[in-house]
Amino acid sequence: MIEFRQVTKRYDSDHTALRQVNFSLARGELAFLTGHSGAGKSTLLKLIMVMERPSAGEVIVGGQMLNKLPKRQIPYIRRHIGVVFQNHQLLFDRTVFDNVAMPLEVMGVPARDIGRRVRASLDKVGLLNKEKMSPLQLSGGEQQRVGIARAVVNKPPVLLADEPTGNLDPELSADIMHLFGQFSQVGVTVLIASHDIALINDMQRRTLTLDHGQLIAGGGHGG
Ligand SMILES: Nc1ncnc2c1ncn2[C@@H]1O[C@H](COP(=O)(O)OP(=O)(O)OP(=O)(O)O)[C@@H](O)[C@H]1O
Repeated sequence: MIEFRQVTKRYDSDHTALRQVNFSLARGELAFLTGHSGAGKSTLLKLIMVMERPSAGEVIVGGQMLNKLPKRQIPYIRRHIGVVFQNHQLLFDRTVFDNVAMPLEVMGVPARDIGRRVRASLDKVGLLNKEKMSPLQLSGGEQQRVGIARAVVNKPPVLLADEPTGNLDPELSADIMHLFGQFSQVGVTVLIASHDIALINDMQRRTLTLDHGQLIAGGGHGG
């Protein structure tokens, strides 16, 4: 579902953020992405989201080679990728329902389908009874789950998360991880960038480790 072939990313001539990175993630696989600050984790996620382009090598998502993708097709690719951020990026002047509905509205989904799909998504994260609330009335863990409901509302085959448990205590973090595990079980490919070594060790999943832009562990399939 996601494949990197000899991917190098240079932001400028003397700064290489990723060096010849190779790995592939299968459909329904869940993996962590870890490494020190500045190791290249966000850069790797941005290449998958086509927010950045590689300097060399190939990035392939869902069978599409992203390198040569014309600009006008980028929004189409992004619809297939759900993204969860540490700080949720929720709109606090809208209800929980409206926050989750946003990607569907952008895509022009008919109103009658929006209600059904938003509620299905809120149900998956256990927040069906909070749809009318403002995110401000929710706890940090609940806000993060709203962010996850929004990321999966259009059923993307790929889910990326950048430090999704950064502000949460270990118990809430474990809940969030459990949710990601459920998505992978129904075929979503999930890649989670995290510094949280204790959590990663608990999960016992494949872990891609970056060190100064090089993939030093987890690149071999399943290893
Ligand atoms: N837009 C940019 N322009 C120039 N250099 C950049 C840019 N984005 C990232 N870098 C550099 O590339 C390297 C990798 O950064 P990246 O943000 O991918 O690391 P990271 O592993 O996500 O770090 P953190 O955990 O601190 O978020 C860093 O040295 C960073 O300074």
